[in-house]
Amino acid sequence: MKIRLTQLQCSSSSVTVDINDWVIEPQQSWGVFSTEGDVGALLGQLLTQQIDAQTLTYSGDIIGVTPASVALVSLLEQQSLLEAILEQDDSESLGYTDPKTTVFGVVFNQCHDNDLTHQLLQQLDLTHLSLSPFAQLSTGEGRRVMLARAVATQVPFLVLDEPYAGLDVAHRQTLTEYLQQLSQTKQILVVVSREEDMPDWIEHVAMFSHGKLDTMMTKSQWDNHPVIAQLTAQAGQQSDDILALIRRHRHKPLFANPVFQLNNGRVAYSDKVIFSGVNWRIDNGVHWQVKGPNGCGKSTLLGLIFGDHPQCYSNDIDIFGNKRGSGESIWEIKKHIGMVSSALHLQYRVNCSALDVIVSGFYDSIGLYQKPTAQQISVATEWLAILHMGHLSKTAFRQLEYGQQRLLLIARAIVKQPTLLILDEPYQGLDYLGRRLIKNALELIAKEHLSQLLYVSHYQEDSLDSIQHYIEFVKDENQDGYRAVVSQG
Ligand SMILES: Nc1ncnc2c1ncn2[C@@H]1O[C@H](COP(=O)(O)OP(=O)(O)OP(=O)(O)O)[C@@H](O)[C@H]1O
Repeated sequence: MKIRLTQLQCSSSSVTVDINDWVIEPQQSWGVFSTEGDVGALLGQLLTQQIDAQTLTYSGDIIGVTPASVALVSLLEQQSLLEAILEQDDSESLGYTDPKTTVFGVVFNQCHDNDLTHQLLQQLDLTHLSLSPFAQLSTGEGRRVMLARAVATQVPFLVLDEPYAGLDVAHRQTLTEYLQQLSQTKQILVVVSREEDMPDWIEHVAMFSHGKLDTMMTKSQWDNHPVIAQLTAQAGQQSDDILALIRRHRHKPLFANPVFQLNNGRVAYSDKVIFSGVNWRIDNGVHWQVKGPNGCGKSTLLGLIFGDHPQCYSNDIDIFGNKRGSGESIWEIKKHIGMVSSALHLQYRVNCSALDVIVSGFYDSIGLYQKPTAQQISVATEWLAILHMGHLSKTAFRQLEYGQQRLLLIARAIVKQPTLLILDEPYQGLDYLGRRLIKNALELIAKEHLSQLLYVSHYQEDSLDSIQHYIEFVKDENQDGYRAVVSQG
């Protein structure tokens, strides 16, 4: 297919894309990198023509592409599919959500071809999850299903917005090889926010800056481009601003050791054990990184701390000096925890304003139901300014791009300066600058012990110098599921 985007100007309530003239020749695959601004989502909507005139305005020409010839993979698509499936499963059940839509069903629905579905599940390492409900998958598992689902449509053109987000190291490697193979028969547009995610087999790179298609170059020109160094310097300044803001509102709630302790932790569902025999003690001031492959139970473990996992009461847990299940109030515990995760992002479905999302962090609520103090509004406003989102203060959360929503949820978690800051793959959906900014800020928060970090990321480059304690899930050869190994760097 030859695709041409010309004189194109497109705006949602929070992002603009501006393309003078971009020609994608037949058989070409492109990489897209945006220094600042979430262009992937808008490009995806434009190329798939999912244009809602109420939320998107555009002028210019998109030539050579029809909705039937393109499939899109994005974090927003994944979120929307999950919401639709939860709703459908709910409406088909007797008053409680009964997850029925399986991984096989999600992929099969796109092609109605048994053999192709099995082949795709095998290629994306999903065969063992074939009968699992889609709604119960881990982040990385869900991501791979979205890819299988897009390929199942058998369209000639794929738009993959952050296809590597949430994948562990091994699956990132196999995905690169898989996409390279796929690019022999399909055209692919891969949008990445990490320079290391730009696949080697890509020949052309389009670089966007503040939504404008700035430079088109070959992959080898991209490899030597100075933009990454420039961005790194810029992000450093913003992170210092965050630190200054937090330092001003410093407080010090300290609990006796251990802050958290799990003895012989085990989580299992009727058909499988996720992990067992896990012993983990978190002492004051020690930052931890939780490691392990997709599906090993990292989010589950953090859910035991946060208190939103149903099996937190069947486990032997001490938190902030209380035995879990001894009549402690869940709100009393949540008061001392800030949380960012894909699950929370999914739950944050209320439509309050960007400012209110940050303020809601003071109340641990999803949405804002109390009248905030002038001081709280002022701190939240400062956060918006640092995140370059001051102009979006009144914009409804749901109208923002995924990455902007994620930045707000990060600010929401940090704003009250919790004792424990749980960051479960916090960078998903952030552009390059956003990720750098947050990573630097977290490093500073950890260094100054403004909060104690529990951190999950699949990328080596996300490692924080201040984190020297690790709990890593490894496959247990002698029994089902994973066990945990604790180590110090
Ligand atoms: N209700 C459930 N029934 C059965 N299995 C479940 C249920 N909920 C979650 N799981 C499974 O538990 C496993 C652990 O999920 P979890 O989200 O903790 O993994 P993770 O290590 O955080 O993975 P990722 O790196 O992909 O985010 C996954 O294989 C998931 O499919």
